[in-house]
Amino acid sequence: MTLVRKRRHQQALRLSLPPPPPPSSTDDFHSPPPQPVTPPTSPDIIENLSDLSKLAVLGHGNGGTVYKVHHQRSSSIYALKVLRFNNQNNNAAAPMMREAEILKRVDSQFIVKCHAVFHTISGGGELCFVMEHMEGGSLYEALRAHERLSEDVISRVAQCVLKGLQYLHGTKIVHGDIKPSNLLINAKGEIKIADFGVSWIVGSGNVECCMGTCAYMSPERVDPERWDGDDNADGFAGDVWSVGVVVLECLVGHYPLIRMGEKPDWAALIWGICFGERLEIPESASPEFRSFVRRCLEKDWRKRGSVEELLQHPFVNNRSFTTSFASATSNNHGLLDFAFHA
Ligand SMILES: Nc1ncnc2c1ncn2[C@@H]1O[C@H](COP(=O)(O)OP(=O)(O)OP(=O)(O)O)[C@@H](O)[C@H]1O
Repeated sequence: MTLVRKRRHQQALRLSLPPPPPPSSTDDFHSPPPQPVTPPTSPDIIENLSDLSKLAVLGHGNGGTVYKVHHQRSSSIYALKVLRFNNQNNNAAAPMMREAEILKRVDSQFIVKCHAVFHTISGGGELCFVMEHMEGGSLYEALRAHERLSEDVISRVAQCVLKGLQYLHGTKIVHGDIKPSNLLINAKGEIKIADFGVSWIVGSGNVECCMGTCAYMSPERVDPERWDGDDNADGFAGDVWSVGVVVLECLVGHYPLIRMGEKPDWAALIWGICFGERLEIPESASPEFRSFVRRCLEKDWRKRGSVEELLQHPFVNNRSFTTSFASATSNNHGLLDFAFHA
């Protein structure tokens, strides 16, 4: 079996970055004025990184840290994701440049908004993404705090994520790393997709070394030889698979493709993704939930449900909620609030 760590259908995009400013300081926020890489796409214009003051650390990811920051001119709060790379190493910088390029393209209510990107030379090189602050943290944190979510709430999570994917796939972007820690929640309880660190644009054609989170990867990404993922799969179906894993995880309260108590090693993971036939779906799950998860977790990507199909699925469409989405979110009782208080 070949474990694929290479992105085979993507091209390293050339980002029209200005030349890096001359070195003079090591202070992140007081180095020579970094140049904005992307113009802000919202009325919130952030012209200088030095206008942002760090308030707290929101989290850490691979290669970077996310800070809660205050923008002095607008008195607004943002999340600042700082990715460090070695300026001499173009290979290390390429995925981050691609993330900036992709963020420049996207604008949807189901995607965490990026207001500006700055390139600095601090610490050998940094890309700083000024993001919409998602006050509720990630779905990962919500699951750790509450373990399981109700089907009503999972349905809404699925709907938001699918709508985000509908937008992304419509612009030929594969997210490539849908997982609970990349689904963020705002103060209204809305779920949005974040983190385009391993995303790619279909048809851009270059070979690029890149990897998402294996646990949420589809069979055709983990084992392309067996599942004909090498030449034909476009990646969109892989995002749908990841939605299925997330949805099932929300109901059972743990990573669902490995049995409870089973040693979560690499072999178990690969077995669960590529060969495991039995899905652990609780007896109490509704027929709609079962059917939805099965359409997402169809191992053969050609037979898997598409985003369009799943948006019409009874689990997310025309579901009779005990509370409507609008009323659940209208008074600041967002969809997760609704889940926990239902
Ligand atoms: N816009 C945001 N608003 C609020 N919190 C955020 C925001 N973006 C990220 N975070 C927090 O910071 C954490 C780290 O985010 P980051 O995107 O760097 O990495 P990750 O997705 O958790 O991990 P990985 O790098 O492995 O994908 C997130 O899990 C989340 O808790």
